[in-house]
Amino acid sequence: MYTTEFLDLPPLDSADGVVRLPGSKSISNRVLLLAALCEGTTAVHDLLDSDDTLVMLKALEQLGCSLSRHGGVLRITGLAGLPPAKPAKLFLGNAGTAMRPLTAALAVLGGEFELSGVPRMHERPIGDLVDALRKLGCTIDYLAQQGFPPLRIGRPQLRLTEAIPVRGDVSSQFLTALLMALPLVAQQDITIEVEGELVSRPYIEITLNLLARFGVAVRRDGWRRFIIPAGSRLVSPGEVHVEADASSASYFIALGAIAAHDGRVLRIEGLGHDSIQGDIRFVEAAQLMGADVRSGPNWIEVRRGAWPLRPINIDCNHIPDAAMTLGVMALYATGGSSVLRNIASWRVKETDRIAAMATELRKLGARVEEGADWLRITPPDVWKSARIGTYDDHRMAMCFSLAAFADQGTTVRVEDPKCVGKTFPQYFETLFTVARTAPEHIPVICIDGPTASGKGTLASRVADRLGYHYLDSGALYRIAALAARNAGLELTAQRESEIAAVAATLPVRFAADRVLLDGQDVTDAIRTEEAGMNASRVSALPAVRTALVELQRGFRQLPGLVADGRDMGTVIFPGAALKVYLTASAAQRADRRQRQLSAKGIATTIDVLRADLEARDARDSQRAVAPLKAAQDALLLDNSEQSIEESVDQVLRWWEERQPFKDT
Ligand SMILES: Nc1ncnc2c1ncn2[C@@H]1O[C@H](COP(=O)(O)OP(=O)(O)O)[C@@H](O)[C@H]1O
Ligand SMILES: Nc1ccn([C@@H]2O[C@H](COP(=O)(O)OP(=O)(O)O)[C@@H](O)[C@H]2O)c(=O)n1
Repeated sequence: MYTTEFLDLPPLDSADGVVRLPGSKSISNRVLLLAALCEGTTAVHDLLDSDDTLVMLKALEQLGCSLSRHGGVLRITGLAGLPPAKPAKLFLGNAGTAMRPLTAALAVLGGEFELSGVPRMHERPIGDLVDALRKLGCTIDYLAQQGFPPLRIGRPQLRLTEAIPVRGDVSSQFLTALLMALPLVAQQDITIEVEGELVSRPYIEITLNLLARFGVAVRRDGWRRFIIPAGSRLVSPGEVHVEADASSASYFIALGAIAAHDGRVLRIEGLGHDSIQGDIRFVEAAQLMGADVRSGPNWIEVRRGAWPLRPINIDCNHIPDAAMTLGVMALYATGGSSVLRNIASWRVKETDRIAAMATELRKLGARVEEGADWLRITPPDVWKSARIGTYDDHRMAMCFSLAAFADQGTTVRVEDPKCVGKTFPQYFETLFTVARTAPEHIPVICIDGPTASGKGTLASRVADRLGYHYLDSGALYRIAALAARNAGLELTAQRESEIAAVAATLPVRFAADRVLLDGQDVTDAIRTEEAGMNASRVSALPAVRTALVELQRGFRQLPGLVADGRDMGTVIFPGAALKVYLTASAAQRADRRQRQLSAKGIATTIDVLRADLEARDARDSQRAVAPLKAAQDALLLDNSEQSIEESVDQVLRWWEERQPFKDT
């Protein structure tokens, strides 16, 4: 997951390949709660691993459920319909799918509980659910503002003979919460009556479907009246497989429609046309806009069909979450405006999504009108690069990533990318496995300079701050020298072609912080001063340098690269948007190297080190090919008097000056 302050998506061109999506959030949290309440042990496969499921799991553990994980399978032994034995204070983050159903279940079971969340959760209404629960005899108090969490729950005196009214026009989660809780106390038929038009019906279908799997067959009369039959009991089905999240699939369905062009296909695995999730119907909306979709029982393939996309005017009640994706697809639907209707529930989600979508779409150049429960979007005449605010809302981050495919070449900065952790922590990594763009569009920052100037330290920290890949090109020369020595070669010009052949087929792998050569960990072996000297020797051989060119360029991958070495800016990435030539005085460098070595327990003297590094500087600067020198367009940074953080901030300021976000 990207935990950077922001993530810049450079202009992207196309998409193809296969994605496997994480499990559905709605199914995961419902299954967890039902498994926790029922009799028996449930093995849950393919559970979503995300912020929202994590808070649910923690809460269930606090309530006394026993949980264990083996491989990818979670086993939960339920409370068998009994109230939790101990009082508990539950923190539920911003997970509506945990707050609402747990409130209902704990309120009917009774005990001493407090339920709270992040500040935004305390702004999300829960009054209609609390009203319904109070009418049937539950004890619930508001601990802060009336109508909103945090809540305190006590012991109920249940009155279940009369029909229980619940409002359906704010959030379907209130009804879901009652439907999952009331089988715990169904000594007689219990009737729930929905007031107002029920929104987000597909989510109620998921609830009913899962209740059926846990042994409870709810009867219903249209969408107004639901009856939980007397004698209902929640019983574990033994095994449950969570299907992939259909709302998460919407980003990739849209991606296929926008970017799988010229024979490319985007294939989504883990769900298909027999999905129980309502958001699967996003497929129909995408088709109306032009997507070419084929599907099977657990796969979907999408290609670009009509292009540009066609504007759409649609009632989104049946796909409340996935419909946000249509808002970004609308940017590509020229020849009119798209209208998304019946989206009032967006106002009470992770953020006010109507306002948020309108604000952010405008930044990209779209014209947007908003009403109480609708949005009208007219695509940009001229696209603008933009910093997209994400409002701690995973769906904002995910759907706006699709704006990077405009053929006018826009850079999209997604602020706070870790908000995708709510449902899809690996979203951007997954996107980058299928998104394609020309290498020259992938940003590169080059940091060249003499030994011990701090290139590696600076480059890796800049890479961390931007979420970019990091290429330590010196390591490749160090590894090439080591591999040549292992092959019994003298590191001399006479052996140039043999050393180059070794370098051309280096079986090297970078795994986390380790470097593997032919499966062997050589991380420490390549860091000795001798290895540095040997690297300097082989790096003077032109054939060796040529042999390593493609390997180095191969590191230029989405979302970007920071590369350090001697010739990154002059030879390997001459078109890089930012080149820094990093220096420090020889005295400083010798001092730094000595500290670095002594931290590893290697004793040397400053004089020897300084002589060594000056010899290395001389060889690196005087060699015929790719000598150490600043690229003409490099910015000089002498960090002799700077701290590491100061150098990092300086480079990031230079990088920022090059970004096209002036007016957003
Ligand atoms: N600006 C700086 N101020 C002080 N020490 C630094 C600075 N930059 C790097 N160092 C230290 O100098 C040592 C050498 O840095 P390194 O990144 O390995 O250099 P290079 O990759 O250029 O050989 C490291 O121990 C690092 O912590
Ligand atoms: N792009 C590069 C990187 C390193 N090198 C060579 O490889 C040697 C080791 O590089 P390094 O970056 O690991 O060395 P230090 O700067 O850490 O001492 C350098 O002395 C250079 O001779 C190079 O020629 N070109």
